Amino acid sequence: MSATASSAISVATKPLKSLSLSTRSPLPSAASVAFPTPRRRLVLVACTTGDGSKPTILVAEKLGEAGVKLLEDFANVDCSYNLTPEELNTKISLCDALIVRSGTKVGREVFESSRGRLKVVGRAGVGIDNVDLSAATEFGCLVVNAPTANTIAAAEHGIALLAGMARNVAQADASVKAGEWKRNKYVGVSLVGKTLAVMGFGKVGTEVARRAKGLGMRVIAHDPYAPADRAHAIGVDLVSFDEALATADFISLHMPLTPATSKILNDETFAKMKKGVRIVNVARGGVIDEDALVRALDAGIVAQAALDVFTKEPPAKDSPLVQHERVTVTPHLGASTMEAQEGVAIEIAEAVVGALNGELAATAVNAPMVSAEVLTELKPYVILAEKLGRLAVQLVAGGSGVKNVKVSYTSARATDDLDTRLLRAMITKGIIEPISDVYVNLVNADFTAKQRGLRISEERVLLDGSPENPLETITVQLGNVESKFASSLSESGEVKVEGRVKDGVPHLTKVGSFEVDVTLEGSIILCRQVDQPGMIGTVGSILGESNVNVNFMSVGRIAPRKQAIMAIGVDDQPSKETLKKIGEIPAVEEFVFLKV
Ligand SMILES: NC(=O)C1=CN([C@@H]2O[C@H](COP(=O)(O)OP(=O)(O)OC[C@H]3O[C@@H](n4cnc5c(N)ncnc54)[C@H](O)[C@@H]3O)[C@@H](O)[C@H]2O)C=CC1
Ligand SMILES: O=C(O)C(=O)COP(=O)(O)O
Repeated sequence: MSATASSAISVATKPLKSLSLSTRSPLPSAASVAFPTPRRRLVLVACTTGDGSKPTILVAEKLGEAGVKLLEDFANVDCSYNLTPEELNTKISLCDALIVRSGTKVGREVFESSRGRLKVVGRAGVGIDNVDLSAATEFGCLVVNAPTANTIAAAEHGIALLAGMARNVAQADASVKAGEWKRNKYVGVSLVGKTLAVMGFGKVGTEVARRAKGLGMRVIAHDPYAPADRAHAIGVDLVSFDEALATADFISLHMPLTPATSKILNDETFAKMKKGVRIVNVARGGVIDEDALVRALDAGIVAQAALDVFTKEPPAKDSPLVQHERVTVTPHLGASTMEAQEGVAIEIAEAVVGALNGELAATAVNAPMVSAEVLTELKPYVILAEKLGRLAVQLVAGGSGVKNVKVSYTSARATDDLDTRLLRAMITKGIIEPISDVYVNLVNADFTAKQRGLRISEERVLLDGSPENPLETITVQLGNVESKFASSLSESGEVKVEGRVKDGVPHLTKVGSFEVDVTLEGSIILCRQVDQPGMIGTVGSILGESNVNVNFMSVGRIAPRKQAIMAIGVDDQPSKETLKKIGEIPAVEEFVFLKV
């Protein structure tokens, strides 16, 4: 890549545009020689250390043994618990992955301190509010969680707190242990027939609802994103937030902590509740304004609360909330069963190992989720996309910035049947990486493009015919640039390269208006020449004399004896001398050497 283009990329991102046309582009008719099929591993997100050594995984909080074992089979595992933030920041620069639970704050400084080495953060549990997702995304670090293995544990703990609170189990236990016997003081309330409002009808909320139904409670739920039919299927009515507050005898919180849910229970919302309501929180402490809860308890609006989670963990020993007589507390135990911890450990270990191997985890939090089948089918096209981006940017002459990228996909598949996010990310990677020191992956591709002012527009061209392949061709065009190989310019003046996948192997099939056919492996020499006999032999012997192995050659021409483009795939990088000799062949009008 020319060094001059390295200052090129600048400006903003354009939203995805879909266009459906009914045209079938003709197949390229390039003459070709030889056909190697080297294949490449798909690395979408992270990858193991380039030098073949084992990656290092820091496990910063207690993880089930089965998970640790899985990690140890693959990596050097450093189980260091209770690190101070400073110790974590120091260690992280030597780690490829970090696994945490809810007790470790993974803030921006962790990613900064890692200096690009940290590729995966695994959250051994559901809530990812302790991980700075925007910083992770910016640094191209994948965040994965283990969203399913602790659902039942959290739901059971919610039910335990609900029933225990209603019958004053914790307070009565403490009283008996203190030598008292106060049967009248600890008279409880019954659950049967009472209304429970489940706030957040996701995995845990649904399981709490099911169990509460079994206890004879009337269950309503509030969740702006939950489908009503899922609620109806288990006999739960979805209601508005205010209706839930106004009707509930018990409120159980199961939404994530987000800017929208932060302190969602506050003075104003407590005021809307039925007097004597009882509250259970196994979600996150931050969804309740804890000072307001103390006021609501003292005012008699809230009769009791049972809390597993707190805004600050552990809470201060003298916290008026924790010490409140009508409040029951547990130290964030929702996920803490033997079964859940083994499950979570295995779930997160598999996700982290997969991600370090370059696979896209199904539980990725900050990258598009792509099913395994779609990924398998798209794999060669993803490789093609990256290589076309890489090739196109190398055709740009120095001094002109790449700002506008137009990507065109031809496919016989319906528009909504093709998810182009992966392809777009890989084209971005191909364009940006050769001209900067930024590591681009599926996680940070859109962010990096936007930051560099790269405007990427996409169009879909719908082909007739049977949609056997997800895609026929991908074309990458770079607008408003000068090219160091004029023949790569389209009629409208853009650097243009087109490729397709043949027998699972990415091929370059068009450069500018010239049809060629060369596998996208190793390096390529593109020559424009006057079409005449003997050219393949002349160039081939110059390369042969220099011991450069040619793996593929194809000639694309406009018409016989007029101009032609010869695309030569080479395994080794020719010396400057060799390239000079090619340039000196009288019929050669221009040529360029490109690394794929
Ligand atoms: N105490 C503990 O040890 C544990 C705590 N948790 C907490 O429980 C939460 C829920 O976990 P899952 O059910 O597995 O997650 P989930 O993602 O399956 O469910 C969360 C639900 O909350 C809903 N929601 C989002 N915003 C809302 C709002 N403003 N009002 C009402 N509902 C809203 C979502 O639509 C979703 O259905 C987690 O985010 C985590 O913080 C989870 C496991 C263990
Ligand atoms: O999974 C969750 O969201 C939890 O809150 C469980 O947290 P923990 O892994 O037990 O620190």
